[in-house]
Amino acid sequence: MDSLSTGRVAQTLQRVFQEAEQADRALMAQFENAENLEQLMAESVAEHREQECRDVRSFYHGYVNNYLNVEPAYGRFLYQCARARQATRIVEFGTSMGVSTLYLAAALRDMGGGHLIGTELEPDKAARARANLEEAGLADLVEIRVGDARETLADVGGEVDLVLLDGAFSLYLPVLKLLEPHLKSGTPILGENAFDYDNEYLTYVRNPMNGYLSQPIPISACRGNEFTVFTR
Ligand SMILES: C[S@@+](CC[C@H](N)C(=O)[O-])C[C@H]1O[C@@H](n2cnc3c(N)ncnc32)[C@H](O)[C@@H]1O
Repeated sequence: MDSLSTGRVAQTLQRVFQEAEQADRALMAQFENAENLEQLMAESVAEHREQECRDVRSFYHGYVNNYLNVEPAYGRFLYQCARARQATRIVEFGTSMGVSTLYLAAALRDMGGGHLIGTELEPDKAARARANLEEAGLADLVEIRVGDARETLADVGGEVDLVLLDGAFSLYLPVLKLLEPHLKSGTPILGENAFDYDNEYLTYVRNPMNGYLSQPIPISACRGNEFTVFTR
């Protein structure tokens, strides 16, 4: 049995998905039933990246009440990856209210323990993520570092056997480079919102000369999900 299906984790996930649906409904509405979805996505990703690059803190502060969370199918995939990898040390860039964190920490719990380092710019979001983890009984497995990942992840204290990149779109490559010395051979790197529009992160991880094997995956496909394995 896995803890996603019954008990505290399952109950917490059910509640947070209900809250997330309400909190993010208006944000998501613009993409629903859009006739020219591909063009709309390309334009909105470009605009998003431009605004992030101008001032990442104030840009994300505008989303302080939004979950911006992974979908259930992708969450289950995170859990499966952590289990398949038998991960004990996980790093997550972009924690928000901790939905992806719940899935990854549940995998650690179901394998007997481990340590997850998450990081989040917004203190209020980090506090809500902690409360969600407490409710699910997973808080002892997770450390959430508040601040900019380029600083908070500068020292991850050892080897890392799974990485989730789900923060500012424009920072995936710098954050990966920061973590690179700590990756073990075979480490999966999951990029959520790694949209294939002029993306220097994808150019890097899709070049086997850099020591990665990478391709998009069809889980929550319109959200730009890239699955990468460190092959050095
Ligand atoms: C897409 S959301 C993460 C969703 C989360 N993984 C989940 O499934 O619930 C992205 C989050 O990354 C945070 N973020 C953006 N840039 C960051 C940075 N440079 N350092 C730390 N957190 C950052 C934002 O504040 C936002 O809450």
